[in-house]
Parts: sequence; structure tokens; C-alpha cells
Amino acid sequence: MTISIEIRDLSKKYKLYQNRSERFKDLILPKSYGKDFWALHHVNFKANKGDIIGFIGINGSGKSTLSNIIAGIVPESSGQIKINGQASLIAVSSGLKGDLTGRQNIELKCLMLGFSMKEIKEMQQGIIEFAELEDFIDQPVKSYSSGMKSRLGFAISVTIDPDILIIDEALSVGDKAFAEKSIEKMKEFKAQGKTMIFVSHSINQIKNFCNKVLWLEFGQVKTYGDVDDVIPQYEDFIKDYKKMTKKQKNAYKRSVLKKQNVKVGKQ
Ligand SMILES: Nc1ncnc2c1ncn2[C@@H]1O[C@H](COP(=O)(O)OP(=O)(O)OP(=O)(O)O)[C@@H](O)[C@H]1O
Repeated sequence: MTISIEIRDLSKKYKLYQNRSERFKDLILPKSYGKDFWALHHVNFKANKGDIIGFIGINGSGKSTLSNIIAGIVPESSGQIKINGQASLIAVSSGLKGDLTGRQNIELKCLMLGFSMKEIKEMQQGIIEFAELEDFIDQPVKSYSSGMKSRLGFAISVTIDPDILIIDEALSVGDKAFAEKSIEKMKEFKAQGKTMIFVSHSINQIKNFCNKVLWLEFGQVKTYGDVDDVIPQYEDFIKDYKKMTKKQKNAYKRSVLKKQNVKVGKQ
């Protein structure tokens, strides 16, 4: 088995500030202002080539942070990441620059990935057609709807043909026809034995598409394993979690983090 992604003891710390002045003062006197918040804490996992891994967990558990780190969009605070191949992330607007046009965004992203202008020109029309953005491609991306941004992100990511494809909630926006076209494309990638990470709140999508599941809870790995083992546990958990009051949810969070000895800043 070829290892595609190996994450060891990965943590991500954000600084949380009460207000803008605190953020500014922290620039001048670092470590004096703001509270540390661990969005990821000692995360470990390994994926083999061809694995399709669903990232699940309640809101704020760290799924997007982890996928952004794997895609190289967000830096980790500590730990090691080994990626065998090129990773590409499709998130609704992640990595797209609002002031640039759709066409300029295609060029920028492809240049950053090392493609030549000649290669980009060859790929560009295909990307625009796949994204169905012919009439809007020379407009700034900040004028796009979330569905249009998602289509552009998806079209760029699949056209550059990465070894590892990370799909972050891309299918939850946009129209049904585009979602179906995207699923077809993802099936093609699956058939080619590419590694994929699929971030989704839809348990059905995860069940249909993934062989493994990484369940994150408050920035830590709760479970990592086969989809058939993890999803029933997650479904039971969600059923109970939904019944909890806000107070009970906070107490649950504190108890989980205390067990792991995680110091979190107040959110
Ligand atoms: N730039 C940032 N600065 C401070 N905190 C951040 C930043 N980005 C994310 N966080 C915090 O990190 C935690 C993890 O966020 P993340 O978006 O990774 O979670 P998620 O599991 O993807 O959530 P969701 O399901 O709601 O999309 C959250 O508490 C979030 O508020």
C-alpha cells in the first residue's frame, strides 16, 4: 500500500482577541494579548492511495482547518504532514481572490501550482465550460454567488488533475445538475484510484462515497476507521447530542477537553 497522506501530532492554534485594538496591541507586544484557541490538537492519521476519507464532526470540530492544512492553504502550528503528490482543495470560496476576475483566478491558482502560461491557456476554456461561467468569467469573483464560486473552485480543482482531491462542502451549494456532474467527476477520480477527502455534514453522502471516516471532536480525533464501523457510532452520538441543552453541550465539551488536558481559550 502506498501512503498518500501522513499526519503526525498536528496542532493548530489561533489567537482570539476581544476586539481590534487587542489584535493590534498583540502585534506590538506579542504574547501579551489575546487567548490561545486550539482548533486542532495532536491529530494523527494516515491515508493510503485510493482511500476516500470522510471528515465528520459537529460544527467547529476542525474539519475545514484540517483540510485547509492538508491543501497547503493554512499553515500548521506544530506537527508533521507528509503528502505524497499534489493536493487540491475545493471549498466554496477558499483560495479564490475576490478582487480578481474568474479568469485571473484560474491563472493565479494554476501558476501557483507550477503550470506554465501555455498549459494554463490550454486548460482555461475547459475550466470555464465545466464551471458554466462563460458569461461571467471576466467579472470579479466578489460579484459571484456562492454557487458560482463553488463551481469555479470545483472546475479548477478537477481540471488540474491532482493526486489528492479535497472536497470541502462543495456539493452543498449550487444547483442539482451541477452537483450530479460533480459526482460523476468524483466517480472518475475514484475509479482512477486517487485519494480523496470529503468534508460533509451529509451522512448519506459519506456513506455512499467514502471507505474511511475521520471523526473530529473539538479539534481532536475521536475515531478513525472504516465507514461501516464509524458512521453508526456517529449517528448514535448525534442523536444524543441533539437532545442536549446548551449547558449540557458546554459541560460535555469541557469534560472531553479536560480528559485530554487541552487548554482552550473561551470562544
Ligand atoms: N482564522 C481563524 N481564527 C480563529 N479561529 C478560527 C479561525 N478559523 C477557524 N477557527 C476556529 O477553529 C475551530 C474549527 O473551525 P473549522 O472551520 O475547522 O471547523 P469545522 O468542523 O469545519 O466547522 P463547520 O462544520 O462549522 O464548517 C472553530 O472553533 C473556529 O471558530
